[in-house]
Amino acid sequence: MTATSVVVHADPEQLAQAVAARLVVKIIDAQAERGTAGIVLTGGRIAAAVHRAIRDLPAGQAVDWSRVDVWWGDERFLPAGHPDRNETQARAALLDVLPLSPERVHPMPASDGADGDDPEAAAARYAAELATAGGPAPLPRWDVLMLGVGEDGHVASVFPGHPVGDETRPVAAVRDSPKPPPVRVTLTVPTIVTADEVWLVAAGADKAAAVRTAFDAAAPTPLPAARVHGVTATRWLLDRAAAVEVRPDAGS
Ligand SMILES: O=C(O)[C@H](O)[C@@H](O)[C@H](O)[C@H](O)COP(=O)(O)O
Repeated sequence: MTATSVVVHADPEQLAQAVAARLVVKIIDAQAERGTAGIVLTGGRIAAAVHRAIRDLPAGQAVDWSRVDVWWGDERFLPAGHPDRNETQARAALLDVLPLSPERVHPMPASDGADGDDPEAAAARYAAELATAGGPAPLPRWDVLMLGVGEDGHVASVFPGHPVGDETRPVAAVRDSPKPPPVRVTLTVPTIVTADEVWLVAAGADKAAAVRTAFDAAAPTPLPAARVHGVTATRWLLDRAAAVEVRPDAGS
């Protein structure tokens, strides 16, 4: 049974520091238990702040980074190395300075990759990579899957009211994304909810309404942010401005 918790930090910087510390401890615990850890990164401003904070965290030295599997929850479908790709940003802020095993880093395909400018083929390719890494399981084991939250309540590239929300395949192409760029590749809701823990990380007053609506059980159509959860834990990690409309008894 998944438990939902809400932790509120003073500001975006403290939030990023706390998420980084929490993630590093989670990786250390997973490696103590199984020897490896699997994490799923996301894109956006708060993710970038978290990546920088992990890079600068001394406790990161206690992680065996060569035994961490890194995946992405979504990607902006752009050429390899494009500065707006989530992969490019994560590599520049964090991954390039960690002693990771290159074969354990699993970026989503780029628009100039093996399938060319075909996001459906790219989504199918990433789904095949997930299945291969899962071995006997349909998907790899993820200890933590991190998500940002959009002002409209989107997570990864699952946007409210967009057909991607009904997608049952593990990975989907997204066209006409309301957030630029318009073409994206994303893990779908049924895939996201297989992670052991799902962390929704949001900062800023412009996220307050989406966060409030996600906790509103009476909302007519649940936002993507309200539809995702982890197998054992769902953690809302917020700054004060994003949490301003959350009731103190939110969570379970
Ligand atoms: O590719 C992306 O843009 C994301 O993965 C997206 O889901 C992001 O995480 C949210 O939009 C929050 O972004 P901010 O932290 O910048 O608000």
